Amino acid sequence: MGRLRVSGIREVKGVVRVPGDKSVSHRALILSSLAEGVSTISGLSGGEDVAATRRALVRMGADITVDGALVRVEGGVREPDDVLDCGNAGTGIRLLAGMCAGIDGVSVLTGDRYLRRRPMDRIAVPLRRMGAHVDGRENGRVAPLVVRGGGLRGITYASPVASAQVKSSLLLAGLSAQGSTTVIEPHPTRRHTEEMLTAFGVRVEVREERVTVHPGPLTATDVAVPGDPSQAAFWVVAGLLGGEVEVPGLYLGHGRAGFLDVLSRMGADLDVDPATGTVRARASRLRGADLEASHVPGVVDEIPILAVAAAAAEGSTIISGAAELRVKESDRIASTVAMLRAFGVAAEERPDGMVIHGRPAFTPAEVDSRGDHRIAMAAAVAAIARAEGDTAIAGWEAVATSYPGFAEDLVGVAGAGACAPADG
Ligand SMILES: O=C(O)C1=C[C@@H](OP(=O)(O)O)[C@@H](O)[C@H](O)C1
Ligand SMILES: C=C(OP(=O)(O)O)C(=O)O
Repeated sequence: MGRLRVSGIREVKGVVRVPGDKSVSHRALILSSLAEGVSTISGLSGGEDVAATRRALVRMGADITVDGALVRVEGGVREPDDVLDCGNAGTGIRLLAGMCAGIDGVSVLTGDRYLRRRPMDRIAVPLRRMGAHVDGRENGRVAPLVVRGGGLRGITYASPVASAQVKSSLLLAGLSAQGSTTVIEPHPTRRHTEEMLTAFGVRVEVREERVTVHPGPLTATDVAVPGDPSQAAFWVVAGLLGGEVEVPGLYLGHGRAGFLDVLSRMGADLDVDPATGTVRARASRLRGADLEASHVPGVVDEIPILAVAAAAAEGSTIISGAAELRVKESDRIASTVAMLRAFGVAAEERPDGMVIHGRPAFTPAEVDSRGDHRIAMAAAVAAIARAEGDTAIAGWEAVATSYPGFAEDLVGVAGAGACAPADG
């Protein structure tokens, strides 16, 4: 489907079960492929990004079968027999490149036209320091990447970017290195790799923004993937803007619940039950709240939808220290500002963020996702909750990378006719 028509304004009410966490899903497939024995994974994300990682691991020799809702993985990986196509997934290519650096032989990793623009030097530089040969277009800066792996040594690396993908890439390479590998981050990022490595029997030490992995074998285990908080954020904001929404079963651990803190600062009426990972959101009068560099890793994927909340809030919001957004699926500073402006919202780009001036109502819009799933979904929420009339979202197919059932879920909470494929 190319374009989605969304008709607002509608109340958004009900319970939404979001897909399995995308970050956890990539890691569950990778670690179980590295492990000895058979692992099972329940609740795996059904998005294209995770499917691309699954196919890449099969190319490397992992035996992965899907049996209803359960995925069975028999570990064992070697040099892949063909190019690994990581699709649209930054997480997939960077984590797999780290894994390939630890494997004897040559791996070639590529992706779609959006992924082939994203910076890979952030992993190529430290992986080379560990002893891998990493090359790619533009002097190894962008994919396709060629990794000749094996014979690594552990290093201590202070990453210039706060990135869980960089950290995870090096930790995965470190699993087969001589000696331990330590990554130091400018700000702490999500800890899924550390948590899951521990579950697979690997020794990992975590101290604030410093993580050390000790090489060793992985033991197969069973992983239950929790709901994805980054997907829940769309429904939570939809509920806050007009309705009442409950999202159960979420991962609300380290580095992933930051959007709830930001929304609370904005005056959101939220109930959070950490025991069940359930978040309830009720219609609220929001006010603008600024975001700075130290907040960004905790909300990095939620900024487009937080920007929609800010656009509907009283007063202005300044987001700074968020230059990383420029190297996501799209330049998310430019694409978020363009999306808000299409709805008649006053917003300006800054080199490392944006300024958003809230307004009570939006005008219906023609939005282009720019190939970015999060821009498309954020626009759908803006349209349903605040724009009287029909909004058209071009490039809706991007949503399949992380949330193929989003449009169905929108109908589920906003009623029949809330959205439909549009011509053109
Ligand atoms: O490690 C991960 O699973 C992710 C880390 C983040 O990227 P960076 O680490 O590049 O910030 C995030 O944007 C991405 O969606 C998922
Ligand atoms: C940035 C994202 O993912 P990735 O980096 O894996 O492409 C995202 O899902 O918003």
